[in-house]
Amino acid sequence: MEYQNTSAWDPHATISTYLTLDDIAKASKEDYDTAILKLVADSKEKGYKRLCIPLTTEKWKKRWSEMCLLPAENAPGSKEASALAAEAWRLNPGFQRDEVTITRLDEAEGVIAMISEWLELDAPDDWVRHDAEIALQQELAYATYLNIQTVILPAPRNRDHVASYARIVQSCLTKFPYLSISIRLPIYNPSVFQPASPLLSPAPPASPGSTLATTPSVVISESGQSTSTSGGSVNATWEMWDLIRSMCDYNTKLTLTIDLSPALPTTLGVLSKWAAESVRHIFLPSSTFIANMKGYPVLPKPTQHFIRESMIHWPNIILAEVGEGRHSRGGEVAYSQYVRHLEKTSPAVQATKRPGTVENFAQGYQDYLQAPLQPLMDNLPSVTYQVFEQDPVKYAQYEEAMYRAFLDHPRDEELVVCVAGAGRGPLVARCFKALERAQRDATVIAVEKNPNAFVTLQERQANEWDNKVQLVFGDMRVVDVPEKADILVSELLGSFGDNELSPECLDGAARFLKPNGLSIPSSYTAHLAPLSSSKLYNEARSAKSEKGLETPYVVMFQAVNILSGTKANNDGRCGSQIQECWEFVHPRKDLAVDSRGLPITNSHNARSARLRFYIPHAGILHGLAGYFEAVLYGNVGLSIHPHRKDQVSKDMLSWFPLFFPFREPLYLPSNSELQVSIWRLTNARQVWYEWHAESFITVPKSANSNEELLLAHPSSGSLPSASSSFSSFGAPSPLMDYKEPIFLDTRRLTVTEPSRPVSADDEVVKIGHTSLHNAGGRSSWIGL
Ligand SMILES: C[S@@+](CC[C@H](N)C(=O)[O-])C[C@H]1O[C@@H](n2cnc3c(N)ncnc32)[C@H](O)[C@@H]1O
Repeated sequence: MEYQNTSAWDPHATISTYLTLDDIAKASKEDYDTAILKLVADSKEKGYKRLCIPLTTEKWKKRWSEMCLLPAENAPGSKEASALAAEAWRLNPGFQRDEVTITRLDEAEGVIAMISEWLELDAPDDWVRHDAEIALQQELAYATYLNIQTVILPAPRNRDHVASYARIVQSCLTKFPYLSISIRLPIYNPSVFQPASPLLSPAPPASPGSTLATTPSVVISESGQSTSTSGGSVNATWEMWDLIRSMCDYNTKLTLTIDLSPALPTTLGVLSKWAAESVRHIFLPSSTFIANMKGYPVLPKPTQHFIRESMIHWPNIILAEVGEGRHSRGGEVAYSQYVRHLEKTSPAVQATKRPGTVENFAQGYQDYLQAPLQPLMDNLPSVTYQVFEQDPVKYAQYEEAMYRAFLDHPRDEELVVCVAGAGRGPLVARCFKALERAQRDATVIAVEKNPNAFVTLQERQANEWDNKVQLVFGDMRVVDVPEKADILVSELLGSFGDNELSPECLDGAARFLKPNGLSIPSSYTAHLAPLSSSKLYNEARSAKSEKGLETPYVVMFQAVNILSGTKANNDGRCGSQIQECWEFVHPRKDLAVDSRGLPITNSHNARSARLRFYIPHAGILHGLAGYFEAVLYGNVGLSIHPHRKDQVSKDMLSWFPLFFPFREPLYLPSNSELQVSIWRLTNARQVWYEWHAESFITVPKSANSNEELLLAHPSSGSLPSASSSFSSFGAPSPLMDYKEPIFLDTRRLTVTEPSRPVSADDEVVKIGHTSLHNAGGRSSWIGL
C-alpha cells in the first residue's frame, strides 16, 4: 500500500518505537559494543526518532518482590531474611548490574525510559505503596545518572489511592526537577463500554509478575461504593489525571502519554477534553491497528480521527510491537507510513500549511499570550500597521461595506466620507476603490492621532491620492473636521469588540456626522464561552503576580477545550455554547451631550451580562474565551465567532480571540450549569472588565440532602439504566456524562437517552464559584 511520498514534508509528529524486555533479550550486539547500542542504531536506521525501553529487568522485579512482598507460606527463606534485606535496600536503594537494561551513558542517548510497569504507586497496601515509592525514586535517580531526559510512569490503576500516586509524583518532580515525567493513561476506562462487567469490583492490580506494558485498567473503587464524582463514567481516567496534575500544581515537567491500546469511543466530549491537556506522547501498539481489505495495518475510524486532531500538538508517537508481523502485509514500515499518512491528511495540519489561513499565519503564536493593543493610549509602530495590512479579508469586507453604502446613498446628493483612525491609510485607499466601483465622487476626510502614522498619510496624500484627502491630525474626541460626513468609517475593534475603546472614540467622532449619517461598523457584539486549558492557565500564572491572572490576553487558541455543550440543555435554562454578552450601536442617537457634542460621562458605555452555560461533560474551568462580531453595513460583517466566522469573514487574520483567565481552576461536573458574570466598567480615565463564575447542579428536591441519591446504586455494577433509581428521579446526573450516542468501531452500544427536563420537583444547588477577578480594574485596564 502506497501513501504519498513524505520526503518533502515538514513533519509535526515524531515517531518512536517501544521495545520490550523480550526484544532486548533477543538482540545481538553484532558490530556494536552492546546489544542496546545496536538496537538504538537499528531504530535510527528504521527512521524512528527515539527508542523507548523498560529501564529495569525481571531480575529487579524478582528481588524487589522477594524483599518487599510477603512471601507465601511455603516459600523458601525466612521472613526475617527478607525483612533484613528490605531494610538494607531502603537504607541504600540501588541496582545490581543485571537488574537494569542500560548501563552506559552512550546507550541512554535519546532513550525514553519506561519505569517498571509493576510498580504500584497506588497500591491499597500502605507498605507496598511505601516501597514502590522508594523503588520509583531509585529508578528516577538512575535515569538521571544516565542523563535520560524523559521517563514514562505506569498508569494509576486505583481511584481510591490516586491521591497517593499524585503525592509520590509531586515529590519526584521536586526531587528530579530536570526530568520530564510522563504519565501513561488510557483515554477512558475501557470497561465502561461493557455494561455487564462488574465496574465496582476491584480488578486484579498489576501485580509483580506481569512483564508486558499492558493496558492499565482502572479500579473504580475498592470498597464497592462509588466514591468518585462520576462513578464509573467515561471520565474516570481523565479525573485521575486531573487530580494528579492539580496536586502537582500544573508542573510543566509533568506530561501525559495517552495509551491508545483500547479502541476509542466516538463520544466527542470524552475525546475533546484531552485536547486541552499536555499530551506529549501517544502510545500506539500494533494491536490497535486493524487490517484493511488488502491486509495492511490501518486504524479504526475514531482512533484515526483522534490522531489526526492530535497532530497539531506535535506529539511523539510511540509505536509498539510493530516488529511482530501482526498484520500480513506491509511489514514494520507500514505502521509509521500510515501514521505519516494520517498526519498529511489531518485537516488541522493541512490548514497550517495552506498560505492565507489563520492557522498558517499564526504559526508560532498558538497558545501564546499577548497583551491586547492599546491604540488609544499608545502610538502603534509602522510594523504593527504592516501586520494588520497583510489581512486581505478585513479590507475586502470594508471595501464591500463602503461600496454598498455608497450605492445606497442618493446619487444627486453630495457624499462626504470620514475615515476615523486612518493609521497608514489602507481604509482610505479602499474607500477610493469602492467609490470607483460605485462610480461615485466624494469628499474624503482622514483623521489620525498618531503623529508618526500621520507622516505616512501625508506621503500617500502626495504620491497616491493627489491631495484629494483632507487630512486632520488629532484625537477624534477633540478635533473638528472641515465638513460633516455622511459616512463615518473606522476600525477601532479589539478581539472582544469594544476592548480597544471603539465605543468611546466613536462617541467623540459622532459629531462628524450629518444628522442622518451612518457608521461603518454600525454595531458590534461581544461573546463568551467557558474554556479549559492547562497550558493557558500555566502561561497566565507564569507572570508570577496576581495581575497575570486578572488580565485578558489575545491568544490564538490551540490546546483549548470549550466546556459548554453545543446544545442548550433540555430544560431550556441554559443558552448556546457561545453566548452574546452585549452590543454597541453607532451612531448612538439618545445621548445627552455637552456644548461640544461630547458625552458628559462615559456611564452609557458600561455593560454587564450574566450567562448560563450547560456543561455536558466534567471539566476544569480555566478561563473564558472572548470573541466579537461586527456588522459593517447591511449584511457585510466581520466575525471571529467560531461558529460563524467562516460564513461572515473566512480566513480573516487580524484578530485572535481574547482569553480571560481564572485565578483558581474550578471543577465542573458533568451535567452541571455554569453561570458567568462579566462587567464592562468605566471611570473618567479607564475602562476595565471584571469577571466571575459560579457552578450549579440540579438535584431532585425530594432528595434533599440525601447523599445516596447522588451516588450510583451501590449494588449495581453497571451504569445506571433508564429504569434505575437514579434516572427515575429524572434530573440530569452530575455523576454521568451527557449521553451522546457512544459506539466503538466494532459495535454500537445502546445507551439511555438524557433524562427528562428539569421539573418543579428539581432543585438547582450551588457547588462552587471563583473569586471576583480584576475588582476595580486593579490588575488590568484600558486608558481613555
Ligand atoms: C486598529 S488601527 C486601524 C488603522 C487603519 N484604519 C487600518 O485599518 O489599518 C486604529 C487606528 O486608530 C487610531 N486611533 C485610535 N484612537 C484614535 C482617536 N481617538 N483619534 C484618532 N485616531 C485614533 C490609532 O492611532 C490607529 O492608527
